[in-house]
Amino acid sequence: MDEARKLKIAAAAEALTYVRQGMRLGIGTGSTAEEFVRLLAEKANEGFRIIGVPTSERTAKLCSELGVPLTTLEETPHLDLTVDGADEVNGDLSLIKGGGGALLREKIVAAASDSMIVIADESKVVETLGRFPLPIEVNRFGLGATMRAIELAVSQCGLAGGLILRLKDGAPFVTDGGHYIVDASFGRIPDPKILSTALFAIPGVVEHGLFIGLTQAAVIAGTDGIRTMNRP
Ligand SMILES: O=C(CO)[C@H](O)[C@H](O)COP(=O)(O)O
Repeated sequence: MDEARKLKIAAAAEALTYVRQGMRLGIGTGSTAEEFVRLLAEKANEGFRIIGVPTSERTAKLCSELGVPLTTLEETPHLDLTVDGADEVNGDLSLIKGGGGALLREKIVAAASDSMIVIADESKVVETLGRFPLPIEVNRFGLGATMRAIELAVSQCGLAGGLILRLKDGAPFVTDGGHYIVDASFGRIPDPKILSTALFAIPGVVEHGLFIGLTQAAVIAGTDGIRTMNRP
């Protein structure tokens, strides 16, 4: 097994120690979250009682295949804990998420949870968010106008950077919610809150990958071991 996967498993195993009998869980998306699903499935198959809301069709499929019991936010609108990966995490536990395209459901599920734990390897920890391109989920209608409005809004925030429509197999990538994703490369996002407010003011923007104030702890796996970052 390669080192990168070992770190993901180590972070996932640590996050599993936060899971209690009877918990209603939000279950994240991505390769790190999938390691959590595998470990969670082992526990569930041993009789440990949990129920989960998956944050993507991909995670739902894996959970079903492995035997993790699932529910929906219609049946279970209030969750105890969400465990999810991230593309970047900074010192106050603000995140960039959405590299896997699941940001909208991930944010809805995180917001429905009493707490959120991020699992990641050390490479995801940054001083300032923005090295990873920020995913912005947009309605398919009016794409050109929405991209123009995003350009204008980000320049008013003092940011510059290319916007790229995410593609898959040569066609626009479509999210589980039926939207497109625009990836915005800023390099640095010194004030994520200002950018978040500016993006939400654009009608065609459905959601963006800045997760601010949603995470209570980040379990970070490095070659020296595991450390847990708590929100200051
Ligand atoms: O936000 C996400 C999916 O939308 C993922 O959590 C993020 O992309 C991290 O993925 P990975 O664990 O594969 O690095």
